[in-house]
Amino acid sequence: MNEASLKIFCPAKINLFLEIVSKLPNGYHELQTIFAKLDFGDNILLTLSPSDKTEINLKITGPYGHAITADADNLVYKAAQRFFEFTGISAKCDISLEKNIPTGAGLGGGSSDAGCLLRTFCNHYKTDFTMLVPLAAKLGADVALFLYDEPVLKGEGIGEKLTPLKIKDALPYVVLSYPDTHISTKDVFDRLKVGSKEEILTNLAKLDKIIAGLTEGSAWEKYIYNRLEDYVLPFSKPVLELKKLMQTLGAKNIMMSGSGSTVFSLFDSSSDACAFAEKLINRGCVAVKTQLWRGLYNENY
Ligand SMILES: C[C@](O)(CO)[C@H](O)COP(=O)(O)OP(=O)(O)OC[C@H]1O[C@@H](n2ccc(N)nc2=O)[C@H](O)[C@@H]1O
Ligand SMILES: Nc1ncnc2c1ncn2[C@@H]1O[C@H](COP(=O)(O)OP(=O)(O)OP(=O)(O)O)[C@@H](O)[C@H]1O
Repeated sequence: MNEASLKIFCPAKINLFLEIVSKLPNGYHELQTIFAKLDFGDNILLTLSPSDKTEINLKITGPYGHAITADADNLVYKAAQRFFEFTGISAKCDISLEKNIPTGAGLGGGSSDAGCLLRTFCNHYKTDFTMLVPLAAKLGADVALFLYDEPVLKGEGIGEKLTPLKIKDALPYVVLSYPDTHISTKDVFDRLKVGSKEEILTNLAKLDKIIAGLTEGSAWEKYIYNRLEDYVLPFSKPVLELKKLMQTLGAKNIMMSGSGSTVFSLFDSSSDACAFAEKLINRGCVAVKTQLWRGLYNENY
């Protein structure tokens, strides 16, 4: 194979719904979630050159590049290393990562970088991506999500059992606000107590309504839910205050993403979303106006 230079967009994700249904013997939690990828994300420039020996070089730039190190602990480095080990392929692999997604923000940034890189390797080396799902889930519960091209997926298991949803109508605009605080996913799960059967069933009815809305074209935004808010808001003043400020400033459909710390709000119109992001910025907050990602190959868009 000749040298190839590939540009990879690595979208951030938000969870439109997240309920924890049980604790597994290995300490991980079984969940039910809806992942939605965003038009906002990191960028990778990948150069692959033929070589008898695998060599991985990683360089990081971008506004949140300072938060992570370009060493063998980086999820991108690990993903590349495990792919070459798993497939027996060897190559010289130069990766330049532009980090726009804040880390520890519940936006799945590291998972997206790793998953999108793995997906690109699969396309380039003609490897079936479904074979990489277990390898991806070992790197992180959310990595497998990014092996899929589809923009909105239902996630089960620890997040690695994925069902793409066929979206009927236009998807909403999103304002993300990051309270400049890092939340440890592990700490949140360590605090968590799984809800009662009744509570879980009541919440799963919301999941059904969101799926019906997304796939049949009815309103679903008011059903968004995240169980992990109960284990972050009382413990993190910046996240709690940000959510309250967003309410005070008049946004609707506001929710924390994943294990935090980002809080998002959904809007029907682009101009309303822009105006709300501006209000937050005027209050000194970090805010980004984006939209749910329409995906690469989705015929609906
Ligand atoms: C909460 C979510 O953001 C929802 O999208 C994800 O499930 C988190 O996924 P992630 O960041 O890729 O998580 P990992 O890096 O695999 O796990 C971090 C820690 O979170 C806990 N963890 C994570 C996922 C899960 N389903 N159950 C867990 O208990 C485990 O203690 C684990 O040590
Ligand atoms: N390429 C990478 N990008 C971001 N974080 C990375 C990367 N590689 C390793 N990490 C480490 O992974 C941890 C989680 O980062 P990430 O930004 O994915 O969290 P998150 O958005 O809270 O994830 P999730 O939504 O999946 O819980 C950070 O503490 C960071 O040090």
